[in-house]
Amino acid sequence: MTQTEATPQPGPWAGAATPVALEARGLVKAFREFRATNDVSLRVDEGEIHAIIGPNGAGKTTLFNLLSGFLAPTSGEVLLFGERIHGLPPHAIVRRGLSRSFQISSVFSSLTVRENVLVALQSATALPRQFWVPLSRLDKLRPRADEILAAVGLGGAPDRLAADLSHGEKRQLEIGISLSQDPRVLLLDEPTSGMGSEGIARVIALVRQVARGRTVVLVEHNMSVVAELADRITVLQYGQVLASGKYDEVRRDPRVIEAYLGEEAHA
Ligand SMILES: Nc1ncnc2c1ncn2[C@@H]1O[C@H](COP(=O)(O)OP(=O)(O)OP(=O)(O)O)[C@@H](O)[C@H]1O
Repeated sequence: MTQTEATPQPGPWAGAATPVALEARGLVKAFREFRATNDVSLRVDEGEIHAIIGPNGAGKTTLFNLLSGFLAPTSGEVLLFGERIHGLPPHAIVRRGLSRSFQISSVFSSLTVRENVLVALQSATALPRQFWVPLSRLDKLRPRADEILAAVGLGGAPDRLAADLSHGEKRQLEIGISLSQDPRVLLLDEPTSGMGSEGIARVIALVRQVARGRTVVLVEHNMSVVAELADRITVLQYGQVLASGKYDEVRRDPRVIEAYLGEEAHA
């Protein structure tokens, strides 16, 4: 059966008061004998900020790749607002409203800050064969690009070369690039990685701002960032969900304390 056939069965969370934005059901991703995710189920409600945490190698990146179409699951399902999206290519998933920023930079260094957003806006609206158009023809998208740059705190730097941005500014630009798709669901892969406390505070404020009116899922190692931002968290370990719920509930879960949070949870 193809994924377009038959309406997905209601999940165990059907009837919940808040609509479910993103749902994973029994996701398995096997690399030969090894299961990087092993029966992962996850529910992200519309409008929530949901953090995925777990030790190195727990399967967080693999899960993000499955949710965003960069990997096809060995088995299991991914639903975006109730529609199956697993098996679709990433660009088709973007068009359905889920966009992702990467841990590794997706910024074009040789373009200016504004040009980076213009290219992203163009690719969000054009047919694939129209992707490579002269930058001069993107002028009509400029007001929207400048709005996005203002939203991510780069309104004062549209003409700077992306190569000259600081690490933190590049992360801001990446979030801006993801916003150019105007996603209903935004996946952020370690948005604070490699940042000092000032950069982290800026990203926390930025994530809060971009989360208004949309759903955000982030992979994050920094537990104080998770505590500040996340409505709910899912803890992965060895490719499986160890716990899921509100931050305060999960941090008190003895299995989580033992597996991951350690002494921090006793603080
Ligand atoms: N393409 C692949 N082929 C084989 N094994 C893989 C592949 N991708 C990931 N793995 C393995 O799957 C497991 C989960 O990896 P993954 O990168 O998803 O973990 P993670 O939680 O994101 O880790 P980190 O916090 O270090 O980024 C790891 O043991 C990894 O080595």
